[in-house]
Amino acid sequence: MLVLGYGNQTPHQSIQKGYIALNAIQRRHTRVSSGNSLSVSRFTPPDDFKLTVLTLELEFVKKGTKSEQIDAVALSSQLKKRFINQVMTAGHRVSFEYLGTNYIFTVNQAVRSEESSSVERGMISSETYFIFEAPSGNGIKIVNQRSATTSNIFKYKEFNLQSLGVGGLGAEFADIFRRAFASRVFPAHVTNKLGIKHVKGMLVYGPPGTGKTLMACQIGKMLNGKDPKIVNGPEVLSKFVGETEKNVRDLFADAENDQRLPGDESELHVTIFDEIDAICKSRGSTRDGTGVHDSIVNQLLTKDLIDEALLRPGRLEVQIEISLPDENGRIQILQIHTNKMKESSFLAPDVNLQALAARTKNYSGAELEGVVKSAVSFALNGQLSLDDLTKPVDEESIKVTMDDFLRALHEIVPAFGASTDDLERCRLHGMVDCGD
Ligand SMILES: Nc1ncnc2c1ncn2[C@@H]1O[C@H](COP(=O)(O)OP(=O)(O)OP(=O)(O)O)[C@@H](O)[C@H]1O
Repeated sequence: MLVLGYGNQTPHQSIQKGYIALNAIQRRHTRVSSGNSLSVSRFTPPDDFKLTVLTLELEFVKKGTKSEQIDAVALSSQLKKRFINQVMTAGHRVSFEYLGTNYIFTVNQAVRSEESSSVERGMISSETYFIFEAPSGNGIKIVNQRSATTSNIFKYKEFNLQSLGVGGLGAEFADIFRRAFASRVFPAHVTNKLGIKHVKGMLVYGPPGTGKTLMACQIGKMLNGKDPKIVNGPEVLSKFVGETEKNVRDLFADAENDQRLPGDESELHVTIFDEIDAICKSRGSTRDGTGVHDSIVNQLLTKDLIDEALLRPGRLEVQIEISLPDENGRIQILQIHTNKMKESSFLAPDVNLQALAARTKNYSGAELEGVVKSAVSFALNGQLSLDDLTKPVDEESIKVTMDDFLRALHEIVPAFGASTDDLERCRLHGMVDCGD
């Protein structure tokens, strides 16, 4: 039997020579019982045996109603001190004490480097990054996880899309984050060991007015680094031969200079191309000149319009589709665009955003914004007298009502598909049962 770095290596006075003491968790993990005979050999760690990332799931030893908040930074440093040079394997369970409470951690992931063997096993070193997980409902809340692992890619710890004015795109953002930014959360020495190359280009596509540009700009603003460059595709187009390519190359010149001088330490450069289909339909337009630290977020209706060569790894390798918002998304978008009038009491209490969301199937974010604007125009118009436009307006009495919104729904209709309203009209007498 091979015992991999279990427990404390100093012999305890009550353990006789030739005996090994294992606690209950260790016995369970090694599948031995008290009194079993074991043969033990010394384990010499091979080169490159240090763990890069160790993901641990935490639980209380005594399960109950207790709840604790655990600071990931503080726990990482304590576990590092306590278990430095210890070998951890996926599935390994270890008990430990932290601030007077007994916990067990289970190793969910033990990552060395990309080249290492498929066995998830390695030694904790001073450079190992700990990621803590706690299943919901087990009473353990992990805080400060980001500080324990990040290289401060985002300006703020919390990232709430809705408070940035983007509604209904939480799932898409989670996808974008996982595929383009998660690797950047770790410091360069960790990603180098994992053999990861950061994603440099991303294509965001989908129907018009769904918030592609809005989300790209908001993400760009939240990232630490240079201010994002926002470029409109047609703006860089030139009728002169070679001039469009030069315009695109010029956009990346700063990023390339940075990559040449500070290298991996250079700041993140973000370039957002709006309406990129204008310049990428033909081969070769942006083929070269993309610096390592560039992120390109582009958007267009369908990715079929784009030159296939640009969708290969290293170019616009991540492609995210943004579709029309679902009902929950529509509620969020309507909330965003009515927030100000609600705060200043211009929104009548009878306005039911949930009901409006249910009636606006197939509306894009931009169209929902249009509905709000149209409702406001009905409300304001009600206050004006066309006979005398100089008559003072009573600010207090301005109220945007549900009726204004319902009128707006007739004025703003979705470009794609039909709204629920139209469908309702088609089934005036309800569903007709036509049998199986
Ligand atoms: N998901 C959303 N949440 C909040 N507002 C939205 C959303 N989608 C669109 N809007 C509103 O519509 C405006 C236009 O949307 P935006 O330009 O981001 O859409 P797009 O998908 O980039 O469209 P296009 O493909 O036509 O360029 C935004 O500035 C915003 O006011």
